[in-house]
Amino acid sequence: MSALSINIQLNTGASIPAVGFGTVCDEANKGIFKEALEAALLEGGYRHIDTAWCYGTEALIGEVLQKLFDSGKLKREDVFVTTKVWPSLWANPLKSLDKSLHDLHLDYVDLLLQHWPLAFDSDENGHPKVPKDEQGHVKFAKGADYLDTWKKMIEIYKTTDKVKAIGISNYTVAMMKRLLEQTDVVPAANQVELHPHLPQVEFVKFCQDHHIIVEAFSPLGSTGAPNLKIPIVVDLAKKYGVPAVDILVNYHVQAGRVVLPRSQNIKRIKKGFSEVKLTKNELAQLDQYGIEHPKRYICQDWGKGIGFEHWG
Ligand SMILES: NC(=O)C1=CN([C@@H]2O[C@H](COP(=O)(O)OP(=O)(O)OC[C@H]3O[C@@H](n4cnc5c(N)ncnc54)[C@H](O)[C@@H]3O)[C@@H](O)[C@H]2O)C=CC1
Ligand SMILES: O=C1O[C@H](CO)[C@@H](O)[C@@H]1O
Repeated sequence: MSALSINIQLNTGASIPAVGFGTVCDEANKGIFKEALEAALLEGGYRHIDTAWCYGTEALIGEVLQKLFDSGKLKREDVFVTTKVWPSLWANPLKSLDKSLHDLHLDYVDLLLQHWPLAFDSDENGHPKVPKDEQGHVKFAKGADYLDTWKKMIEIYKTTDKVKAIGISNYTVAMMKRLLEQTDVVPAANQVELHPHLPQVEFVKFCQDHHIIVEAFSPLGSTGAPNLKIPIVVDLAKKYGVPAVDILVNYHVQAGRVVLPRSQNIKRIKKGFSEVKLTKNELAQLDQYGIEHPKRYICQDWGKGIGFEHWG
């Protein structure tokens, strides 16, 4: 069986495919992005796209979706689409969402995430994406609270048909506690960096206890896929006779989490990922590896010194 056909239930009752297509794309690969996405949807078996206003790929995704909808090869309800509100548009998530919907050629998304629990001091159109002062330090919006964005997202969720679910990304446990105390919608998901170098065991347990689905970004360790070389991953791949990437994917889906690998390599995309029934003991060994060898790959400078106690 393919890991791409596994689904998980969100706290809204909706179903989310456990493997999503990551859509960060280097400028150098933008030329093949549409072909890669089309292959993912038509031949790779992907039914979930993870994107964001800030990735600069939404217009390309929109072109592919429109083409596949028009040709009858794909129906809107067959694909789960997530987008995100970047901190430069923290004050106006509706504007961010409307721009994303326009570019994606959609009238709703399945999941809207607050990309970071941060507010940047940018203009009303969200530019620059990461404002900096003369010393190169990120400029934060004075007096802003990241929960202001979440509250506005709740309003969108309750009063429009533009989002089926709302969630968060890069929130710590402390930030989630604050959100749960002060607002009345439990996020459907929290998307964070998670892999056998960064298992975040207590974070995962908190989300599970509160019915918040954990979505794992950078599962391969981001650019260059360094996690494919983790010794226990290599050993398990040999044991099950599968590529190491299948172990990194199944580390999440077998534990009830969503995983978001990125590739623009059409051969790899078409291959998909096999389902590997890792045992509880093997999942625990993969966690233990990260407890002993912690490593975070996405260390943006805006996280330092502002409460990201989970950052290495
Ligand atoms: N919410 C957030 O703040 C973030 C969300 N994300 C989401 O997660 C997705 C995935 O994370 P990424 O950091 O993009 O990286 P990733 O961990 O998926 O790794 C991508 C790298 O692995 C390589 N790769 C893919 N399959 C391979 C294979 N079978 N063999 C060898 N190399 C392979 C790719 O060429 C690329 O260099 C993003 O595209 C995005 O959708 C990523 C970062 C932050
Ligand atoms: O989602 C995201 O992707 C970029 C690059 O990895 C990162 O800044 C952001 O959180």
